[in-house]
Amino acid sequence: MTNHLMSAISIQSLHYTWPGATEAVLNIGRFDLQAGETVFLSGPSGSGKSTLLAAIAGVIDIPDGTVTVRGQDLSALSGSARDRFRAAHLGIIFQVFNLLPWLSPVENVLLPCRFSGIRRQQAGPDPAVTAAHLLRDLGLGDPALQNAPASALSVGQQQRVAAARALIGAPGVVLADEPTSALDEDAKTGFVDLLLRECAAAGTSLLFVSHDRSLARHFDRAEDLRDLQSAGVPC
Ligand SMILES: Nc1ncnc2c1ncn2[C@@H]1O[C@H](COP(=O)(O)OP(=O)(O)OP(=O)(O)O)[C@@H](O)[C@H]1O
Repeated sequence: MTNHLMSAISIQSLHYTWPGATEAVLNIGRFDLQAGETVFLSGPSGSGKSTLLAAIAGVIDIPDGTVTVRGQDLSALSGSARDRFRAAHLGIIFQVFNLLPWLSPVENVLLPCRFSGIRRQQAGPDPAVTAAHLLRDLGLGDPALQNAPASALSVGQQQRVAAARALIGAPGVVLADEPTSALDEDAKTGFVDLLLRECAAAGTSLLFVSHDRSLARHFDRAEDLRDLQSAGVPC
């Protein structure tokens, strides 16, 4: 698969209701993220942004609708095949960064290469060197920082490690869920610039969720989840 031959994410008629809930949280007629495209997605708290990312990542089952990532319908895969597909093709940056605190930044960045042969292969002849370069490009070039336990890093530094981990081995699609929420204004813009630069370098598509609409101008396209929701669609 190459990054340029297919859409990165394609969603059609996606309706999702959390178990036990009375109303659907997602009613999306159509959403596409093209290969290499960067999209900023906003929407009020509770509108379903994280749920949408969970549906795209195949973390929740979608009984109604189609979600494909790089041409693959995740619901057609068994649990273990879905895990392998996710590791190979998706980089995910969470609201809380989920670094393994006892591992160094370089070791954290290398985790996707441990879970996916494709990511390892795409990370170059020596993935540890690629990890160190990615960290340097994201402003963490100091070898002492790169090899300290991740728990010793500031929040902003951990965020950059999480970004490097999502990007290593050019996964095709990066999903980012409020990755700047703990940063101040300058650090936010700096982080977004670095992330976009690295995505462009790898040809990676980016779906970036944030409340902070001031960041929208950095992206190819901005969407509000409310506008993607089709009114009156039965759930
Ligand atoms: N694991 C879950 N089980 C049941 N309901 C959930 C679960 N996760 C989210 N929800 C519900 O789905 C709705 C959308 O939540 P979601 O986290 O997707 O919104 P969001 O737009 O990402 O919000 P925020 O901006 O506050 O992070 C909320 O009503 C929430 O209570």
